[in-house]
Amino acid sequence: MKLVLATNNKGKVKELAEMLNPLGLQVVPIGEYPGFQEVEEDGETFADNAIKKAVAAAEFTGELSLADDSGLEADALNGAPGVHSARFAGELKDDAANNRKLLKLLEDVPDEKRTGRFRCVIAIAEPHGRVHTAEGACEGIILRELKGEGGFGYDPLFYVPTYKQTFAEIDLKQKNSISHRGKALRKAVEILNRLYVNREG
Ligand SMILES: O=P(O)(O)OP(=O)(O)OP(=O)(O)OC[C@H]1O[C@@H](n2cnc3c(O)ncnc32)[C@H](O)[C@@H]1O
Ligand SMILES: [Mg+2]
Repeated sequence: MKLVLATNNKGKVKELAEMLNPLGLQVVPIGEYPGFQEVEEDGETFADNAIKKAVAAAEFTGELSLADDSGLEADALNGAPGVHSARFAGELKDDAANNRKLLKLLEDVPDEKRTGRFRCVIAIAEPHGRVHTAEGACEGIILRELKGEGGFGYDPLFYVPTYKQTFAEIDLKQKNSISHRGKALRKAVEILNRLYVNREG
């Protein structure tokens, strides 16, 4: 059975594939379907956007489709960038510019107030229209400078106290074991397993 990953973010594809490949599904990124128009992410919540992306991909491909909508919430910024994380510094979705903007806005915020979390909602859309969602969050601290070379997006600024490292310093497997995406995805895998059982039974 095919599972289309409705995301154009290569960092997400890597993390999702690492956890989904062992399921024995044929995991195919939406990039392999020419002509798919990216949907406008105008939802008020991560769930709204994740559902919109998964449903659009399932309608376009006719296959079971999985989308991820995620972002970083800084407590000192009342939860910003939140659902606007990808385009925080402009339409170009520039990770470096987003990180610079975040650092600038948090410039005068003392260490103890630099708390925040990554959130992720995964939506799974079945071709005939049923949609399932799963969510996850991961608490951390937003640093004053970039640290680490791995990961993507805001990872070099996101410090996890229990690991004493940023998301850009830990490897992909470790990140999946504690991240917002890993947590949401483990719940999503349970949903996928249930769908399988229903199909085969
Ligand atoms: O919509 P798709 O095509 O999936 O790709 P995207 O990059 O636009 O993804 P989102 O709309 O969900 O925006 C999420 C943004 O939040 C950030 N983000 C989400 N998860 C992250 C993670 O694990 N590490 C670092 N940054 C992350 C990253 O900058 C993303 O661009
Ligand atoms: Mg997006």
